[in-house]
Amino acid sequence: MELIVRMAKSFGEFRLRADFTASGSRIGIFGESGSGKSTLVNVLAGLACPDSGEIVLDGETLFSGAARLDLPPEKRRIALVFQHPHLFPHLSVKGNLLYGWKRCAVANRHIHIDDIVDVLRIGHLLGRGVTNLSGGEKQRVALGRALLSNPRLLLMDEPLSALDDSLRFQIIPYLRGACETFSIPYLFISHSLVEMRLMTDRVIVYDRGRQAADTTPDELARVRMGTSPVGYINLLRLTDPQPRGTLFSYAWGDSRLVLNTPPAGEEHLFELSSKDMILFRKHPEAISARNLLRCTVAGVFKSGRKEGVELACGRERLVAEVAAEAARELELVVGSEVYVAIKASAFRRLG
Ligand SMILES: Nc1ncnc2c1ncn2[C@@H]1O[C@H](COP(=O)(O)OP(=O)(O)OP(=O)(O)O)[C@@H](O)[C@H]1O
Repeated sequence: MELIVRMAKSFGEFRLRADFTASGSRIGIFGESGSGKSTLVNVLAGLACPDSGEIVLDGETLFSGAARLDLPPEKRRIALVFQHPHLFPHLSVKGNLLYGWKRCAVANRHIHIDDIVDVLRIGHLLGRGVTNLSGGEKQRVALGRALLSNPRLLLMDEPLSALDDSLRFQIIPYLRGACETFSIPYLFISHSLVEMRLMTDRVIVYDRGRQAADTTPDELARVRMGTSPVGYINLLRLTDPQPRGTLFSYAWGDSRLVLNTPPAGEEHLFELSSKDMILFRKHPEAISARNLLRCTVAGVFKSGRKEGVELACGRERLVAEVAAEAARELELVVGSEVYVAIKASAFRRLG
């Protein structure tokens, strides 16, 4: 997929300027509320008309101010998934799923209902009406409907923000997996950095209508660490949960971590803030934290008034943060050895 966007759009005082070429398949659009993300989505989908510029998808011009061309939404082959599923209440799940498929040219029908049903695990819902589905089921049906329209590009505008945390992180593998399985490139819009890290490889950052950065989700998390109230969120995929007294031990790379969270479901995805780690130069004598890992400093970076410390713990990596004075006292240089202490209660389950 190659998407070229060079355009401007104003609403009164607000002016959105977009100038990027996206050639990957997992692109994020990140920004605070009111930064222009939804305006960009509407413009790409053909629901709003830019004031000037051009939009070209895979060599086809969708909009050109100079040529006075504005392809209508139904001719763009761009599908949308919104925060709220907007399913058709008078149609069954199957009717909803087939809505876009029936309107798609036969030559473009590469994805069929049976494929979608398997990947999104919604086979048991096909005959049901949509009003009584759970929030997560509705969003899976909305995603299925969008994919079955066999789009060239999928726009997902905050598709998870109406869901509670546990559902949010259950749905992410479906979103990612379905788009990967059917090779559908997407633009994923969100103001959640964690979602960005799980869903995208490249992020274009908007700030008050202006393109502020074009970066990777991990780099963005590092840059914002020093000013973010939650620091840098480490994402840990743990396996093999075992009870250990009143706590639980999970495998993490070559080590084991002790958490106070019992296992639930098959995935054990946890977050750990860079603020919730304490570094020691030498092995401490006795500590209350249930985890003490011996790590090597793999990198040190500045973020606001903090120093980020990238730690190699076996084959896994963690980012911790310390004040500049602490970094000096610890004599943090690449290759030095440190101990990191983490409380069992510091890990928060995501999925
Ligand atoms: N149709 C419209 N008419 C007038 N102003 C609009 C219109 N659509 C958006 N705006 C304004 O444009 C700005 C950007 O809005 P937009 O919805 O694109 O932001 P956003 O980044 O998606 O925000 P959020 O994360 O809160 O959804 C806001 O100031 C908004 O009030």
